[in-house]
Amino acid sequence: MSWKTYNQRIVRYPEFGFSIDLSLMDLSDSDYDMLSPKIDKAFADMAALESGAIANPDEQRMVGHYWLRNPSIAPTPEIQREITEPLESLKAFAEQVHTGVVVPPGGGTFERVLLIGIGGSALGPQLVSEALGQNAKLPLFFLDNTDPAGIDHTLGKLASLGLATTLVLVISKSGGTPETRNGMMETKAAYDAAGLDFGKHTVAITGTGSKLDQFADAHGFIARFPMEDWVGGRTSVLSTVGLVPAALQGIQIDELLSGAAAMDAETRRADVSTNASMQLAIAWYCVGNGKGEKDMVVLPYKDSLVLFSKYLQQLVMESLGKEKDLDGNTVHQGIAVYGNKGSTDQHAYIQQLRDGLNNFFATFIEVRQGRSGPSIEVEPGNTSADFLQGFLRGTRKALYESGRKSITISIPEVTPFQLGSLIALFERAVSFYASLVHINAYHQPGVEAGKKAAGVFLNLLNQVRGHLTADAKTAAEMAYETDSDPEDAYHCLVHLANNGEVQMALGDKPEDDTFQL
Ligand SMILES: O=P(O)(O)OC[C@H]1O[C@](O)(CO)[C@@H](O)[C@@H]1O
Repeated sequence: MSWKTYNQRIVRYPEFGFSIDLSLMDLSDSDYDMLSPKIDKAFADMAALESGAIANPDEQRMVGHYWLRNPSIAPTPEIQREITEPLESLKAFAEQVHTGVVVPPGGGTFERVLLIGIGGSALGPQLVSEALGQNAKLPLFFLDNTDPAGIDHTLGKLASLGLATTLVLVISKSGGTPETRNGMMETKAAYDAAGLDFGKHTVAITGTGSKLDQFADAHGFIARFPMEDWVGGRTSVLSTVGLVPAALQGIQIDELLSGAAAMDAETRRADVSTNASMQLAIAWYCVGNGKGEKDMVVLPYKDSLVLFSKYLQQLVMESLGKEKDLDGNTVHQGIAVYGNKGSTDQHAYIQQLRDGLNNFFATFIEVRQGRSGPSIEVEPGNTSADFLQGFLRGTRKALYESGRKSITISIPEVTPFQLGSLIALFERAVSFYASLVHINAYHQPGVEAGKKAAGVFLNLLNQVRGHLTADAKTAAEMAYETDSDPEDAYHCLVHLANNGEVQMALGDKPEDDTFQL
């Protein structure tokens, strides 16, 4: 660690109190020289993307999340309107809910919000809510899975608080994601059972004409907000997806947008030395040899940012985890992301980071202000904030002393503006890195494989159901009858047994187990 390197490798944006310290990444001038042609191309690619190029060639789509916070740079007046009009109407809608103009049909006012979505249609709102929703006008609840027990738990909580005064937001860009559809159908069933009109409690955020859009129309939803195809799920937090729930919570959404716009402005400049997002992308490239050889451990030292690592996990891994490069070569790119929060994680896995496998680099997020009010001394002379800072600085140093690299990002406090700026910082770093390693960051072909396989399982499950009899059968017999693989048939049978649809008798091995009605 050296004072000179620290001064060399820090990028600061004093106007909003941001800094990023890359001094512990051990980057050399020759790293920057070596990458210079790729860096120039990455700046050019970003400029093209922002001016409306088809930056997602597989899906033949523009990539427009940077326009959301600065509609004036959107490539056409029509796209500008696709940003500004929903923004105005979602603000008006939130205001109407807060002031009792939009109310539940049974009387009273909406007191809370249930958000149903998954992936980018939940993670951004969850991050924003955890970071900024402490004093929300309407608290937010989530269904982000098809786990029946989880659904029951959340709907049970809402039933005791009052389904009649709960506003439901169903969010799905495609409008066809099964987990979200299931959460919506389970929620609708709960409203039906309570004698409540589901549609009159519900808002959809989805692509125009999608299955969800049609369902919302048919069931008379209170409102529908569009999601455009030039916004990807994992970069949708500053679109209607993140802004509707944020506005309903009473979070200052203009500040979120301004923070992102401010970071965009700083990191739009094609000057490596002052571009924090490009510096991040270069650091990721160098530490992982351009192949993602090191995992990214994200450690915000602030409870309210605990979901930032989870949010970044989707942003980085769904964007960068790709089999092919843009020329069709097999590259198996990606950067693994995990983390939780400091100093809590020091008592969990930091032992391994310090002494075990050196297969990662850390990204510390420092929030300079501990709390806004006065602090007590928890021991003579020191406050809790002193300890938090001490643990951050100490861990960073201890890791570096054992050859572990790290980046430290500092913000003054967790405000809508600062959160917006952090989101933009990483979104742009992902775009730059994707260009450096020559991949499409904006599609997700791998996710489709799992979805298809799940569909195959569900088909077989229904076939197996149709072949259940009072006579005991083994998995091999069921496989023969359904023309399927015995292991696949076995897992269907075990699932049905565990959910009370068939009786299972255990044998010595799975092949000896029998199943009967
Ligand atoms: O908003 P949708 O279309 O329901 O998709 C949810 C998530 O599913 C994915 O398409 C694949 O996991 C993500 O990219 C997306 O954020």
